[in-house]
Order: sequence, then C-alpha cells, then structure tokens
Amino acid sequence: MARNKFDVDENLESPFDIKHFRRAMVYIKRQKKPMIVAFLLSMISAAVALSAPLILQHVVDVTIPEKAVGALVGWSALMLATIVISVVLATIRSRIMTSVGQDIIFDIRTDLFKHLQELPFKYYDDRPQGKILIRVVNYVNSVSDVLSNGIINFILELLNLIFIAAFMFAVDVRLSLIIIAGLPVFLGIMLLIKTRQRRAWQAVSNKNSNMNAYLQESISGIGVTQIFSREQRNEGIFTRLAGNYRGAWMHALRYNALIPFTVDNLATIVTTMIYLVGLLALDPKDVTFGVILAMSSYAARFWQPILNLSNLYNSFINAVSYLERIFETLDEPVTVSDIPGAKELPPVQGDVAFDDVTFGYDEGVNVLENLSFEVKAGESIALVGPTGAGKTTVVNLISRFYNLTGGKILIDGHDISEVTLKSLRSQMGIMLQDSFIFSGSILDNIRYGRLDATEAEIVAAAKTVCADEFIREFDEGYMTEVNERGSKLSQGQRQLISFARTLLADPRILILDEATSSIDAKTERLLQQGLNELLKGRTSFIIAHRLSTVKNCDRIMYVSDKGIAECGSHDELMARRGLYYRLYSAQKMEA
Ligand SMILES: Nc1ncnc2c1ncn2[C@@H]1O[C@H](COP(=O)(O)OP(=O)(O)OP(=O)(O)O)[C@@H](O)[C@H]1O
Repeated sequence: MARNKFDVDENLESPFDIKHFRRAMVYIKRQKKPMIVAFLLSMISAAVALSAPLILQHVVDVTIPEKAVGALVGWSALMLATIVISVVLATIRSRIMTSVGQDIIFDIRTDLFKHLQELPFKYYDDRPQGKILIRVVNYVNSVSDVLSNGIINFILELLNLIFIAAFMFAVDVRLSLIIIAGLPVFLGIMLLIKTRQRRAWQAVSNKNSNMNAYLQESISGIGVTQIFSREQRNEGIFTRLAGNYRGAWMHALRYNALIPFTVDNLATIVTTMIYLVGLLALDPKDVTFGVILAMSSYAARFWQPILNLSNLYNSFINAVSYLERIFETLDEPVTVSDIPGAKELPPVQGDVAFDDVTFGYDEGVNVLENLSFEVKAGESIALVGPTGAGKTTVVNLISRFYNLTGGKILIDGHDISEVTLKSLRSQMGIMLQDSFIFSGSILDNIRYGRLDATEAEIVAAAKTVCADEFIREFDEGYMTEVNERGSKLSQGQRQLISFARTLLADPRILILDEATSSIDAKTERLLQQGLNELLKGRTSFIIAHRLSTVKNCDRIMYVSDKGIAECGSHDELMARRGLYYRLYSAQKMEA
C-alpha cells in the first residue's frame, strides 16, 4: 500500500466478503456453549411472552362475557407471571452475552496485538500509528455486540418471526396476509439503499481513523507544537477532521434512520388495514372483535422482530466497516519472517559480509546499490557520512528489519534471510538513535532484553556504561519508576540506560546508531573506556556524526552515493585527503 497520512483515507485492500465472515465465525465458535445457553433462555423467554396475546384473546372472548371474576384474576396472575419470567430470563441472558462479547473482543484484540508485534518496520513506516491504534482499541469494541448478541438475536428474531407468523396464521389467514403484505415494500427499500449505506459506514470508519491519527500525532509532537505556537493552527486541522467525522456519521445515520421509519409506518398501515378490513369487510360472526384485537397485537409483534432485524442489519453494516479493517490488519503479511525450513543461526563469531546488496524503502528508489564489503569478527566499523546517506539503513539491514531488493548479507557465512529471525536478532545488540524507554522501573528497562539477568549483572552493565552513578542518585535507585518514553530522564540518561540494556544482552554483534549523541563529552570519555572493553572481541558497527568518537575504530566507512565511497583507518583516510578528511577537518575547525 502507498504511504498514508492523517488526512488521507486508507484504501481498503480487501472489502468484506464471505472469507471475513468465516474468520469472524472462528471467534464466535469459541463461545459456542454460553451462546447456546443464552439462546435457549431467549427461546423460553420468547415463548412465554408469546402466550400473552392468546391469554388476552381468551379473556376478551370468553372470560369477560361470562363475567367469571375468579377466572379473570387467575388469567391476570398468569399474564403477570409471563412478564416476570421473561424479564428474569432476559437478565440472565444479558449477563451471559456481556461476558461472551468481552471474550470475543479479548480474543480478537490479543490476536491483533500478537500480529502487530510481528509486522515488519515497513508496515509501521507506511501508516500513522493512530490508524493502527484505533483498530485495536475502538474498532474491536464496536464489533463486540454484533459478533455476540447480534448473531443470537438474529436467529432469535427470525424464529420469533416464524412463531408469530404461525400463531397469527392459525388465528386468521386473511388478516395475516394483510400483515405480511408490507414485507416486499420493506425489502425493496433495503435493497435500494444497501450499497450506499455500506459506503457511508466505510466513510465513517475512515474519518474516525484520520481523526485518531492526527490526535495521536499531535500528542506525540506536543512539545514541538508548543515551541512553535502552532496550537491554533493544529486546532483548526483537528476541527476539520472532527467535522469530517461528524459529517460522515450524520450521513450514515440517515440511512440507518430510514429503516425503522419505514418499518414503523408499514406496521401502522397494516394495523389500520386489519381494523378496516376486519370491522368493515369481514363477517362479524366469522371474525370476532377478540380476533381483530389479537391480530392487531400480532401485527405489532410481527413487525417488531422485523424492526429488530433491520436494526441488527444496520449494526451489521456498521460493524462490517470495522471488521474489514480488523481483518485487513490480521491479514497483513509478515513480509520479514522466517522462510519455510529456516535454520537456527548457530552462536556466531561475528563475520559480516554484504554481497552485492541493493535496497530501497520504496519501489524504484534505491538507497543502497550493489554494496559489497566484508567485516572480520571482532572488527569495529564506523559508518560516517552525510545525513540521509544510508548509514542507518546499512545497520537496519544487518538485523534484517527489511528484506533486501537484491544481493545477500552473510553472518559467519550464513545468509541472514535463511536463518530464523529470533536466532539472528538475539545475537545482535542494537541501540537505535531513539533510545526508547518503557514505562516501569529503571531495572525493568535494563533487563528488557534479558529477563533472566540478575540484579548484580544489571548493576555491572550500568556501571560499565557510567549509568550506575546517576541511577543511584534517584531516591529509589534502580527501582525508580519511569514513564513511557522516559520523560523523567534526560536524553543522555535515556541513552545510558539503553546502553546498559544493549550490553546486558551480551551480543556478538553490536550496533550503535548515534548512541552517544546526547551524552556530554566528559561522560562520553568515561564511557569510552567501558565501551572499549566491551567492544573487544565483538564485531561492532558504530554510527556517529561526532567523528572524535569513532576515530579509534578499526575501519571507517564513508557512506555516500548509495554505497561506500571511502574505507580505511582514520590515519589512512586522513592521509588520502578525500571526503573523510574534509568532514573531519570541518568538524575540527568548528570545535
Ligand atoms: N523508513 C523509511 N522509509 C523511506 N525512506 C527512508 C526510510 N528511512 C530512511 N529513508 C531514506 O533513506 C535514506 C537513507 O536514510 P538513513 O536513515 O539510512 O540515513 P543516515 O545516513 O543514517 O542519515 P542520518 O545521518 O541523518 O541518520 C534517506 O534518504 C531517507 O530519506
């Protein structure tokens, strides 16, 4: 899919079809038992409620004319009992179904989360996070009722309709035909609006998603917004998006409202017709007033399930627009995954080779072309070069965050596309530019990649990267709780924690992408000593704009023009007086 942003509706790659319905059934089937119990309770409740018109007919035609007071009290008590029983059964059923609904959305949501964890970087590159979040949170909520109560109610309402039809036909066939005469009109209207109604609800889901994307983006970027005093302008954008959502919703509701309006009117028309035909056209001996009364009651009862079914249909159409998006996410291919029969990458020494590697994030736009180089185990490699040249891309490819467009990357001679991702990534320590801190304690954050690490190991790692001192200065030391993104910590402190996290995992291959950019020069010098120890015996790729930090690397690769323009030690490159020399000299002058 093309890249998407907050003000662009997402294309629907696979509209709802029978395949999606079968997928939904998988979740529904898991709740078979409670759903059957709820269904049976509803059947009993409906049957009990249905006996009321029969009682009414008997009372009007027999009990009242006979003036049998005792019998009247008895029938009244029975009528009351039918109401109490239906209410109790309906309450129990409602409790069961609430739990079923929650179980279904729990299952869908956990499947979504599991899948999202496996989706490659590319998936996240291509769309705003808010559009992903809304699927897991809001959309799943919105389908819960349709997938639980909706299914049962649909069957029940159908059965209810059949029961009522049977009862009313048993009482009077001619009046029953009048009652059902409105059905073809109703179905015709439904068919007429079906496609437009569906599109209208798809638009609602898109506008909702756009608004959410912008909200999420605005919250993440609130600092920049306030720095540049963009509040008013952003408010305008949000108001427009919220207005689009409101408009789409109101438009879709018009279709939904049309259906009950039609049903109500048809029900009133057929009830009037029963009175007119029953009282004026039919023989009173043949059709008693009790029969007319019972038939008018059946007319209302017959059209009630139709109204309920059409409301269910409305909810279904609404839910489909969410289900489409949910299943689209679940069906999103995990393009970076283990190939069939992928081998475990054995514990590696750390030789890394790029063999004619070509790669681009977007089709037809290569960032790297025919790149080949070899790195021996234990070597430290610095990647330097202008912004946007492709340094991060090189290290992202070693960890196989993206699939190559062409060529191969080998680690200890193993093609990384043929080994399991887990065995590959577990031997790498990657510290990205953005040292993400998760909510929890500092200890949890350092332990993130090695849950079995002891406290002593954690402290040792922190000491090595000079993080121990500042951590102990917090009142609660390692147990200090930090917020998501580490807002309690300075940028440098975040980098140090993330450093400790990477080192604790004891990787054979270390990747440090601008890992020390926010650390002050004094701490960096201290850190360098620890780092030198740690880099010993490990292959390392270090990206840094501050060239003083990579001077001592075994080899420096200058990335430019979709490849490596220069490669050598600091002294060699300085002697060559080329690109690296110019960059280094420029930095020295600035300093
Ligand atoms: N996720 C992405 N999707 C599309 N293009 C990308 C993506 N990430 C990077 N690029 C593009 O690829 C090129 C190389 O980016 P890369 O991040 O590798 O550069 P870099 O050398 O690490 O830059 P810097 O020094 O600024 O970190 C850039 O032109 C950039 O626009």
